[in-house]
Amino acid sequence: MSNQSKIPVVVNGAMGRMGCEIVKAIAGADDMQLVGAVDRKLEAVGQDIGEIAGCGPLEIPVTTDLEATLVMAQSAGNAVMVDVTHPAKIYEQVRAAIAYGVRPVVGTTGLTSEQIIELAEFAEKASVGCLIIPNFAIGVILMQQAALKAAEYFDHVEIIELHHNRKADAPSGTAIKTAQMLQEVKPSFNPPQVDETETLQGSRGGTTEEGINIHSVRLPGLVAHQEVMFGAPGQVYTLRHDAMDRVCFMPGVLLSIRKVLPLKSLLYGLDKIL
Ligand SMILES: NC(=O)C1=CN([C@@H]2O[C@H](COP(=O)(O)OP(=O)(O)OC[C@H]3O[C@@H](n4cnc5c(N)ncnc54)[C@H](OP(=O)(O)O)[C@@H]3O)[C@@H](O)[C@H]2O)C=CC1
Ligand SMILES: O=C(O)C1=N[C@H](C(=O)O)C[C@H](O)C1
Repeated sequence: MSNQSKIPVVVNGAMGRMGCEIVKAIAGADDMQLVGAVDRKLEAVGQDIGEIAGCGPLEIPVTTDLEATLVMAQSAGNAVMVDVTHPAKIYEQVRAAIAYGVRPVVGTTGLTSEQIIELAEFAEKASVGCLIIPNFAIGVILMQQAALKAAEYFDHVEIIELHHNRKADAPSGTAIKTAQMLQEVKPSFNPPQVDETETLQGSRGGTTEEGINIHSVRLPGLVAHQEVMFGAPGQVYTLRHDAMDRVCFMPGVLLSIRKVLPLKSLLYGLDKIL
């Protein structure tokens, strides 16, 4: 495939754990061309992102200037920005990409429901496709589908998510999305059985609007894991997904880059494009 017909992709957060994996995945995809590598590390500016990611030189220097990179990508036409940065700046970064007509694929978690609604309105007005994907792993989508089925039969459910201790946000975007999906099957879960007292504040986890408790574990050694536990008299049904390596997210990242191109609005969740 000639370089001109490849999908131009910018990676924002290119030097991070996910960013490096994504740079390697794009370098190995015949129909994609990495055109920009943005990160906030000043000391890395000008260094070849391919060398940093460990896939050999790609002749794409790291920059901290997202806006200039978006302008350059816009001029390439049909461009995509994959964002894997930090919750603090994600809303502004996605808005900027949409404003420049560069389609965002957002792996970064931590956007609020209100921010997602606002971004959806902005993308719709601009007629620019945008994907917000809290989890790119197919196994997680299958776990969510199984949870939706179980929710038809169980009224009691709790979510336990376990991650490495460098994770900035809690609970995970995946846990929030799972709770939101469950609520579509049943408006409320976990009818109270007794008056509960927390002698240690937070022991019962955080409770979503749907009444689903989410417990967040952070430990070195973990990557990304989630359990959805359903309970009924005499039985517990547990669904579990373990991401052992970030390579598991890459097929979903590449699929999202391809699927965002023809879209004219925002979709939330990998299940929407499978
Ligand atoms: N959707 C999915 O399937 C997955 C999503 N994630 C999400 O992706 C995000 C990144 O995770 P991970 O790679 O582990 O995190 P890392 O901290 O390893 O990587 C983030 C990178 O982005 C840089 N960065 C932070 N803020 C900015 C900014 N405003 N502009 C440019 N670069 C920035 C960081 O620099 P510095 O180190 O200096 O802070 C770092 O290099 C998280 O929100 C995480 O939840 C993670 C895995 C899977
Ligand atoms: O920070 C991570 O690592 C991950 N974040 C995402 C989330 O918050 O759900 C996806 C995955 O769990 C890994």
